[in-house]
Amino acid sequence: MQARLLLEDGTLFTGKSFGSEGESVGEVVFNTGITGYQEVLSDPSYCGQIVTMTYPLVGNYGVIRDDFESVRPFIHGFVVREHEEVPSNWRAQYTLGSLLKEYGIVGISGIDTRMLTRKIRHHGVMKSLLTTSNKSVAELTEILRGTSLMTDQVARVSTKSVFGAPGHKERIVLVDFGAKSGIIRDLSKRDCDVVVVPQDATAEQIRRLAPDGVLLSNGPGDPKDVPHAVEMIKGLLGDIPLFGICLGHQLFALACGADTDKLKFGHRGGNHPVKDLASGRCYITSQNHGYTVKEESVAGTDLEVTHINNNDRTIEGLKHKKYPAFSVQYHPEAAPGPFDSSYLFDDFISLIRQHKRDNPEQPRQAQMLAQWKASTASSSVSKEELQYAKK
Ligand SMILES: NC(=O)CC[C@H](N)C(=O)O
Repeated sequence: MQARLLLEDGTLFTGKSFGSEGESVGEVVFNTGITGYQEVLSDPSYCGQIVTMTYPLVGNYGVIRDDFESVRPFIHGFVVREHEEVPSNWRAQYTLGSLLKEYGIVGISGIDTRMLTRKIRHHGVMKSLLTTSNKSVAELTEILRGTSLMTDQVARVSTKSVFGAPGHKERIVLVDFGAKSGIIRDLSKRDCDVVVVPQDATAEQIRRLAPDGVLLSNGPGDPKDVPHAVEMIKGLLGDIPLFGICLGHQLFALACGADTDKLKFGHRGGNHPVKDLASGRCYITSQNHGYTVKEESVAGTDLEVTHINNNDRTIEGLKHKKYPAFSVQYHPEAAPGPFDSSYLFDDFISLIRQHKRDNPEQPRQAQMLAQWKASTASSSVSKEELQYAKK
């Protein structure tokens, strides 16, 4: 069956369908990873986007459920040069094509992905339409023009209810803006007591869970589409240690008074060089983002730039000068790798322990009761109860 990809600039690619039948509109972006297509497909940060892989052979090691980065893919379309229908891998459970069919994702193969990538690099990311229909180009153009890109992706991909991944050590509230499973894996590996909350959780609700630290996850779309999260971060900043990853980093920057902007074609791949300004060391990082924190907007805030991208010098890491809070634009959980930056989870735990040593008078129960008292207009928490909790 034929599939076609129509770009906003009028370019039409005709290839072969290898996924679901159907039609979808999304922002076309490219990822430069040689491997890792399963992690790309299942990364919720791609919600609303049609992704093309620059590496020409995709699907050759099949699909393995264990490698997913979320319970289901949220991607809006997949574009490859060559789709391998017969995977060679003892772990493979099914083919890439069957995965796309299962989740209603349109896939196109057999097009010149080098030309497509060059167009995106030249023009910037574009709205586009991927279809298996036989409609005329005029009709498709009409549909593409008449469809707006979505702005509510975070609400679509985030969990709707609170759930836990229990552990015995630090309690980390993970705010799920579209979190990759790798973040939970990395926290659980360190025996953290993880509580995952929906994207619209308020500072008040998060405090009630008595977190030792709050992790702001990655997620799709423009950080300015989630203003309530910026308010939530402002409400926690200062007394609960924070760690922001990707969208979480951008939201942290907005909460501290900096600004964000859209990059022309973003950073998506597994080999982005990031320089740690303190040590001068370069880390190879996994990335997937289209927005960035504006360098000039950091001046005048209490933020300090800790990392920059060695390709285009954009900001890759920030830390607060006064409060226990830091963030990175890249992915320390890094599924499918490289794992250079997983030490950042250890840094977060060290920051939490340091914060506890600096604030010994705040046992968790006392914090909770004080918070509860402050939040309830007709508080029933007596002085005696607070005293009791402090013991
Ligand atoms: N992976 C992410 O969290 C991406 C952040 C944001 N959606 C961006 O594109 O910049």
